[in-house]
Amino acid sequence: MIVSRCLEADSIELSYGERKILQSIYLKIPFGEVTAILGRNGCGKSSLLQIIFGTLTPAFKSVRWDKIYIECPYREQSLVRYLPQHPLTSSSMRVHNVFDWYGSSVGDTMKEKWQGVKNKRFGELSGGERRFWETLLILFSPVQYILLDEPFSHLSPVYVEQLKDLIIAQKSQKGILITDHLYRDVLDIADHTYFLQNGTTYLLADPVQELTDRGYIPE
Ligand SMILES: Nc1ncnc2c1ncn2[C@@H]1O[C@H](COP(=O)(O)OP(=O)(O)OP(=O)(O)O)[C@@H](O)[C@H]1O
Repeated sequence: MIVSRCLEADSIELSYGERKILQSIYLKIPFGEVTAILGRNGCGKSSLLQIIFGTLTPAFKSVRWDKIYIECPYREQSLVRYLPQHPLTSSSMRVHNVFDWYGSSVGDTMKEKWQGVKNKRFGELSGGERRFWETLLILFSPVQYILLDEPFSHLSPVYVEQLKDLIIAQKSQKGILITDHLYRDVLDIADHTYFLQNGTTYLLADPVQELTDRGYIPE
């Protein structure tokens, strides 16, 4: 039997107190493709990414790597890394030290920018610059799957475009899951798009039309 390479998540039940957040989820992150998840503020996207990564434990979950159940994905060697919404790095750390520690290498395409930033401390960068380099830290990690939670936040348009190009360039070597409210930019690079609503994921066949119909984007 040929098993296509992917991370999958389903059978997830997450509640905070009486409030059900996730209950009928199916999400597949194929290797070599960009998968997007969109949804309104507070619908549970970050929670879902943390569950897939393994740092948030819901009442029930099934996360599978090439069909094999894994309890704690972030502990599997070279499997998955996650960019959270909040700053990832310590302000006092120098950029190149953190990249070395993660085993991340930006390669030749970013050589000039890298020379300018590598000796700085993360705390010396602007909010957008820090977000950009933290995203690259994860994107260029030597792992199979990448989960990106709002990588475009704080980025100016030129950085957004550059990051989109880098994500597309990296996808031949990884499976990438992205969520961000800059939905046009997300749709530009996504091979598949899910919408999360009322705790349930919907795979969209016609994203712009369905996102409009579901009230996520204005008519
Ligand atoms: N530790 C917590 N305790 C209680 N409620 C929480 C906790 N963490 C998240 N929530 C609630 O769960 C819901 C889902 O949060 P989550 O951050 O996953 O949403 P999101 O879709 O990522 O939102 P956004 O697009 O605004 O980032 C929100 O209503 C949030 O208030």
